[in-house]
Amino acid sequence: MADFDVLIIGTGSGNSIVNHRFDGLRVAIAEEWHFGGTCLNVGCIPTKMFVRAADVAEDAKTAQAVDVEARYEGVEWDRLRERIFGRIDAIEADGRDYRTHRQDNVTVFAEHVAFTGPGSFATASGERFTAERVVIAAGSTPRDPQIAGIDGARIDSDGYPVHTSDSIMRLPSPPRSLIILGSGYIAMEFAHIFAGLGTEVTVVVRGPRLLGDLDEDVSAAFTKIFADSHSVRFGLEAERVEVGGPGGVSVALSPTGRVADATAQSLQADALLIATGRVPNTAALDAQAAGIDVREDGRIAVDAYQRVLAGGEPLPGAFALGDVSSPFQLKHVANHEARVVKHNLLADIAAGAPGSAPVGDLEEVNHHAVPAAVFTRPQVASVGETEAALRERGARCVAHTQPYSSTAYGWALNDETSFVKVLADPATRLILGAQIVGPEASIIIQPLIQAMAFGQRADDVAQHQYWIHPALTEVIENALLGLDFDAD
Ligand SMILES: Cc1cc2nc3c(=O)[nH]c(=O)nc-3n(C[C@H](O)[C@H](O)[C@H](O)COP(=O)(O)OP(=O)(O)OC[C@H]3O[C@@H](n4cnc5c(N)ncnc54)[C@H](O)[C@@H]3O)c2cc1C
Ligand SMILES: NC(=O)c1ccc[n+]([C@@H]2O[C@H](COP(=O)([O-])OP(=O)(O)OC[C@H]3O[C@@H](n4cnc5c(N)ncnc54)[C@H](O)[C@@H]3O)[C@@H](O)[C@H]2O)c1
Repeated sequence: MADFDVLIIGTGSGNSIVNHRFDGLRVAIAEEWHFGGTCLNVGCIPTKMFVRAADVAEDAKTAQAVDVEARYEGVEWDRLRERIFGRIDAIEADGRDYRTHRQDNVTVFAEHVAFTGPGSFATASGERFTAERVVIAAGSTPRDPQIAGIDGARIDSDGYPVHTSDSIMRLPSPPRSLIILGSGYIAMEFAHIFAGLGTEVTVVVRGPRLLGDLDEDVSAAFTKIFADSHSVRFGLEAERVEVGGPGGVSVALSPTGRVADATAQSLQADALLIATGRVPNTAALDAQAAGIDVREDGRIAVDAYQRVLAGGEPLPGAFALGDVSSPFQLKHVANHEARVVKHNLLADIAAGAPGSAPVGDLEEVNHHAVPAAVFTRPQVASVGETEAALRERGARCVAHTQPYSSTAYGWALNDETSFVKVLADPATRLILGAQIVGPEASIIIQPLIQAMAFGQRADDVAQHQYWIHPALTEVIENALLGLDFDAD
C-alpha cells in the first residue's frame, strides 16, 4: 500500500484542492517556499496593493487634467510595505499552521519534493515515500535571461541590486532609480508602481512596442501613451551588467536591430528588475523519472481533463494544474483548473484504481474566453482572440474601436486616449474578442467576458439590457452598437 493516497506538490492553487471531502484520506502536501504560492506572496495580491498606492499618487500628479490643484509629496514606504506584507504574511503563516498542525490526515513536507518514479518521491532531505495519486501544482519561476555580469545565484538575495518580482516589493526602501528589463505584464505593472511612487524608472525593451501580445494597433496605442509619460528605451537589450559601485548597477545596452535608430548606450541605476517572463517549475521535479511528457516550452503535458500525459497517454492517478502546465499564466485560470482537478481526482478516487474513472465522469477544462488585465497606467484588459490571430486562421470578423471620449463619462475623465476594441463574427454576431486601454479596463470588460462565456450576441448584449447612464460602461454599449456586421 502506498504511504499516501494523494500528494499535492505546491500550495498555490493546489492548496485549494484539499477540503472536507478528503477527510478520510491520507494526504501529503509539499511546499518548499511560501505557503499560498506566487499570487498571495509575490504576485497578484501584493502587486495590486502597491498599484493602488501608485494610482493614488498618479491621480494627485495628474489632477490638473480635471482642474484640481493637488500635489504628490511622497510615499510612506515602510508603512505601505508593512500594511501589505503584514496582512499577507499572516495569511501565509495561518495557512501553513492549519495544514501542518490542525489537520490530522495531512502531512506537510516543507521542502522540495521530486519524482523518483511513477508514484514514488524523494524530499530534498532524502526522505522517500509513495503516493497513489499526485497533483502537480508546482507553478513557475522568473526566467533568468543569463546576462553577463549577473550572478544568477545572487538574484533576489539581500544587498544584491538585481531583483525579480520575488524580492523587489520587500526592499527596505524604494530605489531612487530602477532599470526594468522586459515589456510584458510584470515590467509594465512595476514601472507603474515605482514610477508612480517617485522612483526614476527606465524600461528597456527589445522591440518597438510594449505588451506585444495585443493587436498591433492596441499595443501601439498603449506604447505611445505609456512612453509619453515614462522613460522607455526601444530596440535594445542588456549585453552586460556591472554590479557594485555607487550606482548599484550599470547596464550596457546594445541594439537588437528591431528599431532603426536604437544605438548602444549604458544606463546606471540603484537597482535592476528582471521581468523577462516566467518558466514552469518542471525541471526540478525530475518528471522524466516518471516518464511524464514535457512540452517544448517546459510545461507538463496534460489532456483536456488535466490528466498528466506520459508517452501521450494519461499517467494513472496524476493530474497537473496552473503555471506548471497551463497555456495561461493567470491566477483565475489556475483556480479554474484546480476546481477541474479536484472534481476529476475525487471521481478517480471513487472509481477505485488510479486512472480507472470513466471519461464520462470527468470534467473538461474550459479555456474559452480567458480574460486578463494589466494593472498599469493606463490599465489594459483583454479577452478572447486578437484580430491578428483571427485573420491568420481565416476566421470572419468585424472590428470596431470606440473611444472613451465618445461617452459622457469619458468627458468627466477628460480622456482623449482611451478606447475599447471589439471583434465579432458577422455571421453569428457572437463576440470573438475585446481589448481595452483605459481607466477601469479590468472592470468594464466584464460584460464582454460574460457575453462570450454565455454565447450572447453582440447586438443582444448592446440592446436588450439597460446600461447605467452616464457610467463608463456606456463605452462598451457603444462599442457593440458600432459593430458593422455588413463590413466583412
Ligand atoms: C508579479 C506577479 C503578478 C501577477 N499578477 C497577476 C494578476 O494580477 N492576475 C493574475 O491572474 N495572475 C497574476 N500573476 C500570475 C499568477 O500569480 C500565477 O498564474 C498563479 O499564481 C499560478 O498559480 P500556481 O498555483 O500554478 O503556482 P504557484 O502559486 O506559483 O504555486 C506553486 C507552488 O509550488 C511550490 N513548488 C514548486 N515546485 C515544488 C517542488 N518540487 N516541491 C515542493 N514545492 C514546490 C512553489 O514553491 C510554489 O509555492 C502574477 C504573477 C506575478 C509573478
Ligand atoms: N495582471 C496580471 O494578470 C499579471 C501580472 C503579472 C504577471 N502575470 C503573469 O505572469 C506572466 C509572466 O509575466 P512577465 O511580464 O514576466 O512575462 P511576459 O511574457 O508577459 O513578458 C516577458 C517580456 O520579456 C521580454 N523578454 C524575454 N526575454 C528577454 C530578454 N532576454 N531581454 C529582454 N526582454 C526579454 C519579452 O519580449 C516580453 O516582453 C505573464 O505572462 C502573466 O500571465 C499576470
